Amino acid sequence: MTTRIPAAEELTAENVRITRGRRSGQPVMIGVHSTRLGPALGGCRVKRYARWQDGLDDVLRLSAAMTEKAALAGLDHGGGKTVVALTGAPFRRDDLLADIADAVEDLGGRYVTGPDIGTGPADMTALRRRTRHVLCRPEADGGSGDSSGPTALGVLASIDAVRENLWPGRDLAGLRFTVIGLGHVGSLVADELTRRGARVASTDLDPRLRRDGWLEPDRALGTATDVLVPCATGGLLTPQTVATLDCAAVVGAANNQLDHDGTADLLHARGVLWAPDTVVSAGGIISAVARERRGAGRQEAEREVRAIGPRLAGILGVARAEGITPLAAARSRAMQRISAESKKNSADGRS
Ligand SMILES: NC(=O)c1ccc[n+]([C@@H]2O[C@H](COP(=O)([O-])OP(=O)(O)OC[C@H]3O[C@@H](n4cnc5c(N)ncnc54)[C@H](O)[C@@H]3O)[C@@H](O)[C@H]2O)c1
Repeated sequence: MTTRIPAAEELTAENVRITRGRRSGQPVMIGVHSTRLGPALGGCRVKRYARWQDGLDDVLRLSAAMTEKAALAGLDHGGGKTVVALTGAPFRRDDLLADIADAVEDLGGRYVTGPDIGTGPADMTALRRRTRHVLCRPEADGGSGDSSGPTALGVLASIDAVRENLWPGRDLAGLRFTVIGLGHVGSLVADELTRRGARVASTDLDPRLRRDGWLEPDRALGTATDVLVPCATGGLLTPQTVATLDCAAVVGAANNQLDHDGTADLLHARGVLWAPDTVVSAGGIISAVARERRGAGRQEAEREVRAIGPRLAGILGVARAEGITPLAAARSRAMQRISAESKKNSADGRS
């Protein structure tokens, strides 16, 4: 089945800035994909690429995905991303962080950053010395702290929605799960699934994370299971890997799981229910926005994260009723919200 999916590229970036850090000499790229619902949110990635243009591709792709994620999560925010495509030249970390902070501050609040691959809580504290447009303050300072707990909570709420969709009325006991990636999020999800009586197998590239139910990384995808839970890196689902899957559903935290939108059609054709990662993995950002931008308490933030479950159930319901893929249903919902709010804002004279 081929469904018409509005392409992510239709939501073109509003602004992309590339500056060479005046202290570090490193290229700092910030993409503000959309501010139609509010300031753009998106983490700061620092890594080496084969070519700096590959870093720019990441800025465009990941900032567009953040627009979708924020819109679907009901946040009054758009999507953005910072990527520093490290050159081989030496630099001081403090200098790089000052350069990133200046680039974020220059955008005057249109973009709010946070941690991503290659940056962590200590880096966010350093950025905060020069700009206030940074999420994920430590809990000790009244912030939302480490995002992996709320992200795992959102994945578990999503798993419940998928369980109810595929096996109504059943609990998790006896269902088989394969968790791929036992890092911050995956280990929490695997522990909770085990606690709730599920049969959990897992894998990681890091053999030190070996635990009961261990699968070797190259065997995990093709091993028979009920639900595959990707919590490692993106790009796991390709035409080649989809052909080897032996599961009823895929629900996980990993960002950008599909190599390409068309892979959602292949999953659908194979009868595998794929829960869009833009919906499933939003717990961290929902919690950070609730606590740090709106001053909500922990319980209120957790309630908002748990709402990912009913939201995903709604999207899966629309997909089933309309005979379209969950990706198509999620993307049209995001675009509808963005265009409805934009119209409202222009009618109110706000943009
Ligand atoms: N941490 C969050 O709050 C958050 C929020 C939204 C999305 N995500 C996404 O969820 C995923 C997991 O995040 P995390 O914070 O747990 O990351 P992490 O770095 O703590 O853990 C990832 C784990 O995956 C393993 N891994 C990498 N490639 C693998 C492979 N091919 N096969 C098996 N294992 C592999 C790594 O060894 C590591 O242990 C990432 O894709 C991340 O972008 C995380």
